[in-house]
Amino acid sequence: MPLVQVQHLAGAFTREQQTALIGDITEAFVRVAGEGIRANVLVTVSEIASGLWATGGQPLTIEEVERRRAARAAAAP
Ligand SMILES: O=C(O)/C=C/C=C(\O)C(=O)O
Repeated sequence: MPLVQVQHLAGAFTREQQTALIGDITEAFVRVAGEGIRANVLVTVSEIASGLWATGGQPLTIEEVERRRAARAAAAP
């Protein structure tokens, strides 16, 4: 059975968005492999505590994610 494990920073996505991701990931498998696979697609969503997600030794916090989102929104045409 296909297993997709999604991990993201706590607070980065709403429950509604998490549910949409689960649905879309499942639909991607159905599109590729057919309807029969639907019941076998396992998707998990896990939240990593703010500050315990790091790249290059630099912790990422939800505040930094929100700052980046605001910067992208401000730069968008
Ligand atoms: O850039 C965003 O909009 C969201 C970023 C989210 C993460 O980096 C995360 O959840 O780890």
